[in-house]
Amino acid sequence: MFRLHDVSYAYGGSQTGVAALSHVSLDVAQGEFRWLLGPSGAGKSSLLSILSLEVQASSGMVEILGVPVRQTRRAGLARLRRRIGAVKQDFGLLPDMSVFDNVALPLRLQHRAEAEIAHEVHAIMKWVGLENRLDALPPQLSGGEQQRVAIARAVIYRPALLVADEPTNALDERQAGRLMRMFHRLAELGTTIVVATHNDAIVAKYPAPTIELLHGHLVRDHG
Ligand SMILES: Nc1ncnc2c1ncn2[C@@H]1O[C@H](COP(=O)(O)OP(=O)(O)OP(=O)(O)O)[C@@H](O)[C@H]1O
Repeated sequence: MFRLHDVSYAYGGSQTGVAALSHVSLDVAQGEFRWLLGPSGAGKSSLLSILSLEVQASSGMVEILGVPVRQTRRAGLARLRRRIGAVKQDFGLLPDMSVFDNVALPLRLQHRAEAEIAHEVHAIMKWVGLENRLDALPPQLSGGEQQRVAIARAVIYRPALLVADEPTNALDERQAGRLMRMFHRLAELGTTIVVATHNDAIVAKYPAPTIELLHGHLVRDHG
C-alpha cells in the first residue's frame, strides 16, 4: 500500500525548480494494480521515483508500506527500499556485471544462500525466456531482452510494492501479455503494482483502475 497526501515535487528545489508534481493525493491498498497514465512530461516518472524512494517529495506526506518516509531515518529507508521493486525506463542494469549477477543482486542484498540464489535466478530467467543469456553483459542484449532482465530483477524477491515505467515498450505483444499475467499473479499474491505506460492497446486489453496525471496534477483516480 501507499498513501500520498498533498505531495508536490520540483526538480531543482521547490522555490525555483521545475514543478513536476503538484498537490497529488492518492491512497492505494495492498495488492492493488494501477495503470499510471498521462502525456509525456505529465509527471509519471517523477511519481514513480517518489514511490521507489529515489527522490523525496518537496512537500506533502508520503507513506509507503506503512512507513512514513519523511520521519524515517536512512537505515529504515534502506530496509524499505529492499521491499520495493522498480523497472526503470532506461532499465538501470549494471553494464559490467553479467545478466546472472544483475538479477541475483537483490537476493544477495538479502544475504540469501548462493545455491538458493542460483535456483531463483534460473527459474525467473527461464520464465522471461532468457535462461541461455545468463553469462552475457547487458550491453550485448537487445532492448527487449534488457527490459526482460530488468523485470526479472525487479520481481525476483516478490517485492511488496512494484513500480514499472513503460515496462512493455521494448516487448512484443506476446511478451507484453505474459508480463501482464505475471503482474496479475503478483497482485493476487499481495504486491501493490503501479505501471506507467503510453501503450493504449495494452491498457484497453487489460482494464484496471487508473491514475492519470496532467501537467503534474492528478486528473483521474479510479480506485
Ligand atoms: N531531471 C530533471 N530535471 C529537471 N526537470 C525534469 C527532470 N526530469 C523531468 N523533469 C521535468 O518534470 C516534468 C515531469 O517529467 P516526468 O519525467 O515525470 O514526466 P513523464 O510523465 O514521466 O514523461 P514521459 O512519459 O515522457 O516519461 C516535466 O516537465 C519534465 O520536463
